[in-house]
Amino acid sequence: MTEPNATTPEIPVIDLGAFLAGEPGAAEATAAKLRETCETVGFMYISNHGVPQELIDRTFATAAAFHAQPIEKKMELMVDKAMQGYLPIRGSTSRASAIVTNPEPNENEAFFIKREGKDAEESNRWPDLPGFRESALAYYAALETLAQKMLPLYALALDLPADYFAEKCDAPFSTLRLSHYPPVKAYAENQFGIAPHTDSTFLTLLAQNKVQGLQIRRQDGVWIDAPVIEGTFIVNTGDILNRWTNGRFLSTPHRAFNVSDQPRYAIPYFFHPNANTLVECLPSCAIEGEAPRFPAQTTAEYMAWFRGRNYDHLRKAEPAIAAE
Ligand SMILES: O=C(O)CCC(=O)C(=O)O
Ligand SMILES: [Fe+2]
Repeated sequence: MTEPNATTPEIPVIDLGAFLAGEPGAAEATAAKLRETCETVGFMYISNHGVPQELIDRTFATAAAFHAQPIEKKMELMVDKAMQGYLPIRGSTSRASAIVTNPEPNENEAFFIKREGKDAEESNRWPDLPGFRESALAYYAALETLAQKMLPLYALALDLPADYFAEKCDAPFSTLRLSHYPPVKAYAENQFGIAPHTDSTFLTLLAQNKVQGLQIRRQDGVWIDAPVIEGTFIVNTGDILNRWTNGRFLSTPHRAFNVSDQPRYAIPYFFHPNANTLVECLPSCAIEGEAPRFPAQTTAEYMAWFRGRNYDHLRKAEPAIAAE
């Protein structure tokens, strides 16, 4: 990949240790770094996040165990209308974020898990694998907690009271995706492990992968590698926060490949506000004399649009989809 230049910052690493420990002044100092990153890069690494490595490793193993099943078993759990379940390889095309005109279907297969229990949209579908459900839900819960702990940083970064997002995101409409990218020696034109896209989220938490393959598009249009930094998560702002902030916090396009000789797994956690939370231009992001850039919509309304754009063909049996 092209070397980064001095005009755009690289992907910064933000240490959450002091903030999570509640050290005085740490929230404000960390929020200032986060603001800078969200306004210029849209991606960051977080270290000292408090999620045990053992839980992360177990979730990667869970993803591998799911995808190692025979295809017939996986097809029994074909995604439902709430986008829960199995999405086969080349079953998706990233259409929602018009970045490439005609991407080929994505060279990955995925299993989607959503909110369980109260406030769930539909019941999750589970494979018949010992420990799978417990393991996936433990990871889902840990990342929900981490995302919620980070919310005051976003609020402070936007000059809002620290608890501004808390009750808007206390029953988050989030998704865990367990993806498998088989190795592809030579990708054809417009073919990707996952085509360039932005995430629909408030924020996405991506555990570090053993097999590198993620790239992000800098503001100057140059694609750069997001190198593996062990022990960190990659965090990116998605479209919902981009809309909420009237475009101020970037939702940066990214894509992934697997040119290694081994399977690549990714376990992104897509954090959304509550289904009924109204996402409308934040007071601190309005531009005087100008209408908000995006219509006010609830998370559920926005997601219905997003899914229709990316996944509708599933119901119509056309070829092709996206990320959450
Ligand atoms: O595989 C990766 O590293 C990133 C995956 C991704 O961007 C997504 O699933 O939305
Ligand atoms: Fe993504």
